[in-house]
Parts: sequence; structure tokens; C-alpha cells
Amino acid sequence: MAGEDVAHGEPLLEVEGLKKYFGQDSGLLGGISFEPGRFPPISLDEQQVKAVDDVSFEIRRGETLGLVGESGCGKSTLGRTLLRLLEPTAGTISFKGDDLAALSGEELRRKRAEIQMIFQDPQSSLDPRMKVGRIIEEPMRAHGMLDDEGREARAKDLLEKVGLDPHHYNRHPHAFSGGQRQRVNLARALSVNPDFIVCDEPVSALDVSIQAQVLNTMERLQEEFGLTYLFIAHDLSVIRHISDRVAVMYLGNVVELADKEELFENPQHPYTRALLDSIPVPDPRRRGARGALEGEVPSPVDPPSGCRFRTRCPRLIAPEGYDWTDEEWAHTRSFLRAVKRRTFESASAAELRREFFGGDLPDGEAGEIVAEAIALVATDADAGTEGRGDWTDARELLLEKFARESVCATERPAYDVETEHGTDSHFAACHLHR
Ligand SMILES: Nc1ncnc2c1ncn2[C@@H]1O[C@H](COP(=O)(O)OP(=O)(O)OP(=O)(O)O)[C@@H](O)[C@H]1O
Repeated sequence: MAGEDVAHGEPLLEVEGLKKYFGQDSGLLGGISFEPGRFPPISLDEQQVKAVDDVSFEIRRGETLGLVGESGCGKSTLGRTLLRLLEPTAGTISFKGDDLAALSGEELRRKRAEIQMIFQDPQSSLDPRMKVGRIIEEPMRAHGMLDDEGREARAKDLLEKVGLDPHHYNRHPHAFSGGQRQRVNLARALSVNPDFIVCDEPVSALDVSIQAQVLNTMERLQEEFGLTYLFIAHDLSVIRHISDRVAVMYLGNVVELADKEELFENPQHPYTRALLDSIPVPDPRRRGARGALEGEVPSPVDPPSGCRFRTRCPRLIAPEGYDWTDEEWAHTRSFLRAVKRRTFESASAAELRREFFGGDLPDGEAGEIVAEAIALVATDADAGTEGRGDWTDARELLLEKFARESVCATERPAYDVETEHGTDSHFAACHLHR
């Protein structure tokens, strides 16, 4: 029911099929094409940045949902779209039963008090000319809360609650350290008594020692005020500190979502595994698997079909229709990756066979295709081919015959997998769980 109060542990926010696309060119007519020969002659440009592309999840009252992923995967865009700071392209955002995506005008304005956001850089989000007391009172004033006296009392009370001295009510932001400024931000967000706070990298700009203190304060405030957080961070140790559940984002999609312990101890998506492997390891004898994430993140304008991680995935599934053993496919897959990234020096066909296939090519049609690709990049052309270093052709051949035929490319994955830690559900968007 609309406006219904939500009990602890029940879904406070339910997101369904949320999309946020940006026009490529943000100019006035960006994204609009005029084609006189067509009807209608004006069309929307297809070249859109699919920053958030069909995302669904829920956040339960009183919990912290961590949102993690590499830079540019759409975390901030998702956070801002939930708050309607950005207009959603499609989907619903149900908050206590009201669809925020459909609200407008006064209704939306009133809802906004219940949902607040804090940003990474407390320096730039605090007006340097205003005293902190006034900064904290500003949202209350905007929402017509309390009178002058009441607001001042509440601002002082909040300063104390976030771990600052109420006597600093008349100070300017520059008199505070980075961590203290983030506390001022927290007090400002709390002033209108919100239920839900989107925290976008709130501690990323702070020293590690200060980070833990601010996180602890946020946890204490969560208890005290019954707050629900969506906590965006790229730093896995911060996510591990604060989250109850964790959602992993890659190129506009949520690829894995599970309880914190389950996600860290039993990760099921190759992207999550690669992220966890890329945490620097303090022990120098164990090499931190820094190369775990190969290659670049593809463009969100034209993301890969099926599973978006497939172009970088070390566990791409063998395409149907070939008769190969697991080992033969593993060899073929690493050869495909090596050709794609051109990570080896060209050598004779015999040497390449030895290096990538232990001398034996797969049987049948797969073997013939592999032989053709080897011939294309080998220093000595095999009989009947044009050989001698045609990397682009070899790459295209392997991609077309193998990668684009894989289920990873043809179907979008979405699976509930078995949970090892706790009882909560574990979602993994990976066809290995078919
Ligand atoms: N206003 C905009 N116009 C066009 N493209 C945008 C806009 N804002 C973000 N993008 C693009 O959307 C994608 C997602 O960006 P977003 O900032 O949400 O990622 P992120 O995961 O929060 O990254 P970071 O951690 O670096 O902030 C990126 O490709 C980005 O370039």
C-alpha cells in the first residue's frame, strides 16, 4: 500500500528493470537526428550510454546494501537515479509502496525528505561561505520543518550525534578536517529525518585511519535512527566493513548479489572473483593476482550481448556443436584470449601448437578452425593458407566461430545459486550455474 510503514527487515526500496541511458552528445540537440528522407524525420540517436541497464534488487529496512564495481560501471548513476536526481529511462523504484519513478511535483518534493544522499567530496558539497549550523538547517528550512529556534536546537543536537562539538555551530567548513566535514554532511542529511540514505563513496577521500571512524559513526547512527543505507564504494575492504548484503555491478548490470559473508567467502561470478583477487595481498610471496582483470571495460554505448563480462571472462563457456574435451576447450580459450590481446610473439605453427595446445589440436571441426587461426598468425604459413601474421583475421575467426557462439554471448544469465553461508538468497548472473 502506498505510504505504508515498513517493518525492520522488510523491503523498503524495490527496484525493478531500472534503466538510465545518457545521450552521447549532451548538447541541446544531442542524441536527436534529423533525417528528411524518413518518417518521422526526427529520430532519437541510437548512440546512448547505457549506464544502468535493467537492474532489479531490493533494500530492506535497517540494512546496508553495499554496491561495488570498477570505476564507470554505473554505481553513481544508479544511486542518483534512485533519488530522481537523474530521470530514469525505464523501470520502477518502489519506496514504501510508492513508485518514485512516477512521482512528480509536490509529491516528489515531500518524498525527497525521506531519502537523502551524501557524496564523496565533503569539501565541494559544503558551501564555504555558510556556517555549519546553517548548512545543517538548510534542508529543514527547505522542507518547512520547525521554526528558527527548533532548527538551531536540532542542528546542535545533530552535531553532537555525529561526533562533533555543538559549540562549533558557528564555524565555517574550512575550519574542519575532511573526516569532520563528512560528519557535517551526515548531520545535514539526518536533519530531515530520512529513512534511507544513498552514500556515494563517502569515505573514499579520507585517510584510512579516519575512514574506520566515520564508518563506525555511520553504523552507530544507523542503529539509533533506524536508517537504511545504499553504500557505494569501489574499495572492497570498506564494503566488507559496512555492508549486510553486497551487490556487484559490471557495465550497467548487477552481476552478483548475496549476503556479505557469502559474497566474500563463496563468490560465484567470475567478475566478483576477479575483483576479490585483485585486492593487493600483503604477503609478497603470494603474488597478488593483479592481472586477474584482463583488458579494458567495453564501451557502455555498445555493450557485449548476453553476459557483459564475457569478453574479459576467463571461464567463457564452450560453444555447442563442437566435440571437444574440457582440456581442449581450455587450451582453445587461452589461445583465443592470447590472440585477442596479442600477448605473445609470433612463432612457427609447430611452436604455437606446442605452446598453447601441448602439441595436440582439438579433434574435428574445432581443430580445423584452430589450425586455420594458427596459420594466420604463425611466422611460417601452413600449406594452402595465406599466413604470416594476420592477427585481425585470426582474432575475427576465433571470435566468430567460438566466442560469439557461446551461450555467454547468446543469452543473458540470471540464476539463484545455492548459499553456503547463512540462509539468504544468492543471485549470480553467470551461465556456469545453468
Ligand atoms: N551525465 C552523463 N552523460 C553521459 N554519460 C554519463 C553521464 N554520467 C555518467 N555517464 C557515463 O555512465 C557510465 C557510468 O558512470 P558512473 O559514474 O555511474 O559510474 P561509477 O561506477 O559510479 O564510476 P565512478 O566510481 O568512477 O564514479 C560511464 O560510462 C559514464 O561515462
